[in-house]
Amino acid sequence: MLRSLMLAGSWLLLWRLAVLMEYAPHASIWFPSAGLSFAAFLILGLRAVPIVMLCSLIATFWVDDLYAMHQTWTQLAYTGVLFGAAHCFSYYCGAKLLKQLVRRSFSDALPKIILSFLILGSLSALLAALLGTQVLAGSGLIEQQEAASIWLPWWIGDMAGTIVLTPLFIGLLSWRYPLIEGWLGGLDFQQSGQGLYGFLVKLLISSSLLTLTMLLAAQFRYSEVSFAVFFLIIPQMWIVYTESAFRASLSLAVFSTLTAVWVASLSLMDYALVYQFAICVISASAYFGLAVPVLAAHNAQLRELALSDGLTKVASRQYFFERAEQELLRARRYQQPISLLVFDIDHFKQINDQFGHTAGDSALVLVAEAIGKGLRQSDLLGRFGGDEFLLLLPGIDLDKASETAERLRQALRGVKVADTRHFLSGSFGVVQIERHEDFQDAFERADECLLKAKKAGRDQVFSSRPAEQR
Ligand SMILES: Nc1nc2c(ncn2[C@@H]2O[C@H](COP(=O)(O)OP(=O)(O)OP(=O)(O)O)[C@@H](O)[C@H]2O)c(=O)[nH]1
Repeated sequence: MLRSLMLAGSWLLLWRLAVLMEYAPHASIWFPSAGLSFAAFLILGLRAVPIVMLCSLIATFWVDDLYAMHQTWTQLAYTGVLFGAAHCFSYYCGAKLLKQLVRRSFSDALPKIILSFLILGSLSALLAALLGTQVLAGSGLIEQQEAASIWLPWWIGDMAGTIVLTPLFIGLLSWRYPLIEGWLGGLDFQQSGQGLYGFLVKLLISSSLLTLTMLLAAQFRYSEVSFAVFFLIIPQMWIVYTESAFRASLSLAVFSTLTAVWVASLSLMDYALVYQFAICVISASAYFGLAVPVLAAHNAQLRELALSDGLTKVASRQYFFERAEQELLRARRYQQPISLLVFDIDHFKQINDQFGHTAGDSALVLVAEAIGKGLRQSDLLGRFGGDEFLLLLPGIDLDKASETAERLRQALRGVKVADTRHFLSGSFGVVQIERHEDFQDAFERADECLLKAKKAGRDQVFSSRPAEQR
C-alpha cells in the first residue's frame, strides 16, 4: 500500500513538474510520468493499472483547475477514465511486448534489447499522444483543431520522458520491488556504492557545461547556438563508460531535467524542439553505450573459455597448439632451442574407479597446480585431454628439458588424491623440436616416448634426441 502511494505520489509530482515546464499548452519539453508508467508496467505488469489510472484521473481534474476550464465533475471523471485508459493501454502494450522480447534474448543480445526498448518506447509514446489528444478533443477539453496541432509536441515530450527516464525508474523500482525477475538483459541496475565522489564530480562537470551552453543560447538567441547542446554527448558518454548503468541513467535524468528547467527559466521555448531532440538522441546513444562494457565482459568470458581448459585452467588444447606454432617460429628466428614434454598420470582410470570421478577431477586440478608451480613465465602448460598434459619449454634444449621432466616427475609423486592415501605418479615423453620439424611431428615423437615410458613400467621419463644429433 505504502509502495503504491509512493508510486502514485511520484507520478503526480513528476506530472506537475512537466506542466511547470510546458512551452505550449499540453506540450512539455519532456514528460517524466510517461517514463514512470512504462517502467511500472514493465516491472509490475497489470498490477500497475489501478495506480496509473488513479493518477490519470487526478491529473485530469488538475488540468481543469490549472487551465481554468470549468468542466463539470462528471465530465472530468469521464475524460479522466478515458485518458487513463488510453495512457495505460499504450504503455502497457509496449511494456508487455518489450518484456517478451527481452525474456527471449540472451545477455549478448543487449544492443537488440536496447533498440527494441527505444522503438517500443517511442511507439507507445506515439499511441499515447494520439489517443490522449483524441480523448481531450472528444470530451471537449480542447478543440479538434488544437488536437491536430499538439499531438506532435505531446508525442516528443512523452517520448523524451520514456526513453530518457524509464531505465532510471526501472532501477529505482527494482530496488523497491526486489522480487522482480532478472530480465534486464545483463544490465545491472542496482545502485553502486563505489566512488561516489568521482561520480558527483563528473555530474557537476556535465551540468556546468550544459548550463554554459544554455546561457550562451539565451544570450545570443541564434538557433545555431542552441545546437551546441549536442556536444554534451561527450560528458554523458564519459559517465556511461566509467560508471554503473544506474548512475548513467541517473546522469541522463539530471541532464534532461536541467535542460527542461533552463528552457523554461531562460525562455528558450523557440528552440524547444532542438532540446527535445538533443535529450532523445543523447539518451539513445548513451543507452547503446551501456551495452559496450557488458559486451566486453562477455567477450572476455568467451575468450577465457576458448583459451583455457575449464577444469584445470591451464591452456586449452587448441590454444596450446596455436601458441606452440608461434613459439616455434620465434625460436627459429632467434636460433634458440625449444622442447616439448608430454605427460600422463599413471593408472588414472583406477583413481576414477576407486575414488569416483569427482576425486579424479580434483586430482587433475592438483596435478596442474603442482606442475605449474615449478615453471618459468615463458613455459606453457596445456591439457591435451583426459589425463594427458603438454608442456612447451622455449629456450630449453633436450638435456635441460629431461632434467625438468625428472624434477616434475618427482613433484608429481608428492601429489595425493584428496581425502585418500593414494599418491600419484606420471610418465613423461620429452623431445627437442628439430629445426625443420613441424609441431605435429614433434608431438607424435614425444607421444611415442611417453608410450615407451608407460611400457617400461610407468613413473619414468623417456626422451628422443633430434635426428641430427643421433
Ligand atoms: N575424472 C576425470 N576423468 C577423466 C577425465 N577425462 C578422462 N578421464 C578418464 O581418465 C582415464 C584415462 O585413462 P587412460 O589414460 O586411458 O589410462 P590410465 O588408467 O591412466 O592408464 P595409463 O595411462 O596406461 O597409466 C579414463 O578412464 C577416462 O575416462 C576428466 O576430465 N575427469
